[in-house]
Amino acid sequence: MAPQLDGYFAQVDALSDSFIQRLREAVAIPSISADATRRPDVVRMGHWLADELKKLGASAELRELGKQHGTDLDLPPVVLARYGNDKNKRTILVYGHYDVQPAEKEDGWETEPFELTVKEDGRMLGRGSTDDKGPVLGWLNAIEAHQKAGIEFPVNLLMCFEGMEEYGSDGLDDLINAEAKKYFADTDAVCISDNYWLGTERPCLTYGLRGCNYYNIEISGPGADLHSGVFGGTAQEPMTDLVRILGSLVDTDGKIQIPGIVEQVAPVTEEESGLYENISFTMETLHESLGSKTTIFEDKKNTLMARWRMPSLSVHGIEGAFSGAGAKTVIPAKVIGKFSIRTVPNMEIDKTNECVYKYVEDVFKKLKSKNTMKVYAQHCGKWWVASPKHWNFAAAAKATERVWGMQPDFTREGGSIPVTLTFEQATGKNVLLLPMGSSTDGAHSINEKLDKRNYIEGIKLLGAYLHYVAEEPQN
Ligand SMILES: NCC(=O)N[C@@H](Cc1c[nH]cn1)C(=O)O
Ligand SMILES: [Zn+2]
Ligand SMILES: [Zn+2]
Repeated sequence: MAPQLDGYFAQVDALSDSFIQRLREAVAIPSISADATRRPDVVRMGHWLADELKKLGASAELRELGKQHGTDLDLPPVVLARYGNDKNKRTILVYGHYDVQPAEKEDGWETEPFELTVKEDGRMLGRGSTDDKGPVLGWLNAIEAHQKAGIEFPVNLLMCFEGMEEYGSDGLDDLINAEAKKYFADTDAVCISDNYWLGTERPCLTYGLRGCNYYNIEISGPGADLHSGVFGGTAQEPMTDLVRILGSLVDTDGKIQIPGIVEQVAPVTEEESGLYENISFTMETLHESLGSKTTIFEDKKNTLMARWRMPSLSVHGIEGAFSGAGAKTVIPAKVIGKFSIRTVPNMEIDKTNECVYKYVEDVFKKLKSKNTMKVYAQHCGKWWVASPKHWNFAAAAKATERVWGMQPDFTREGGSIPVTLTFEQATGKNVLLLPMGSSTDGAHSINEKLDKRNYIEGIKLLGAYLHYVAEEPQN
């Protein structure tokens, strides 16, 4: 089946250096969506991507989304593109994001984060290499390899690449809903490459994601930052209140202390309970990707359940607090604590927010502080779980066997891609997550990397998937 794939694979190998060069150019643009001062770079990245697509003969356009929620800042454009318009072919809509998480060399990177550095062992270090510039470019590279090999592209490809995913996909839901019956009208299935294998050797296909509710707790009191020698012991300190609230949210074993959260979680069915043992995942691989053995659970089943089907609460940071090296004797006047809850079936966004607000307000009240406290959700995205019993997944499984020589695991993901559910509901079509990178890639962390092997074989995988999609019978 898919007889032209050998020629395509050989062309991908022949073009591998230029594909790495394309990734190098993309990584060099610091398109950090969470940092307002980097917004021009995010916009530049969107333009660069649209230009690359046009050079490949795709029709590409930049769609403006208006202002960022609650600010005067323009959102970066969404890149919408189409390659092929043949009524006799299936149409696959692919989504990815061209923005990245923040990164500074001083955070502990061994290389410059915005310079792609290819190591002898095949690691390609750079912010966005695996999340999500490598996978996004995978689609462009698949187009180019088909062209250079003289192989007909097997499907029509619709592309939607956004620049705000790492900041809650502000504005994208509205665009997807507005274009569902227009730009995306002939979509037959959706594919997203923006997550990771569970380990380093076995590929996977993913049919579930957790959602994410992201919160701020703002506490203020003094009119300005104060000298702790002059005012310490005389003024109530916002930071003291904040750390006491943050410290009350979750215990050492990850147990969320907010009433009403775990109560919403769907019970484990017998069928689900049996799924975990067959997944290729070991605690050793987890320790490797974690960089330590400080896991909450000692066994695979509880660990996978904690990642896939249980909520978790993480404390991320404090804006306004002293965080540098040395010893600054300051009392911060206003601090903003940041934490998030990863949500799972059957949790509801509004109900979860209500529980969080009530709990934080109650804890603050008990502190009897004279400071002012405000708690609010910064962005919320819903969880998603789909059926992998669909021709979209069958095609991806065949492509995985052809490229990697093994059957994929069927997994859920602990992370979030806020618009996945929106694509499913707006188009009414099956959505598949087809990851390129592996568990040790360190997305969002220092030394983020994509292995050269995963990039090149991943490009083959994306192309092979499209060929099997073209052959797969209707469900
Ligand atoms: N690769 C997907 C990813 O990293 N998603 C982010 C999205 C996000 C940001 N805020 C809430 N969700 C993630 O953290 O999971
Ligand atoms: Zn991502
Ligand atoms: Zn990410």
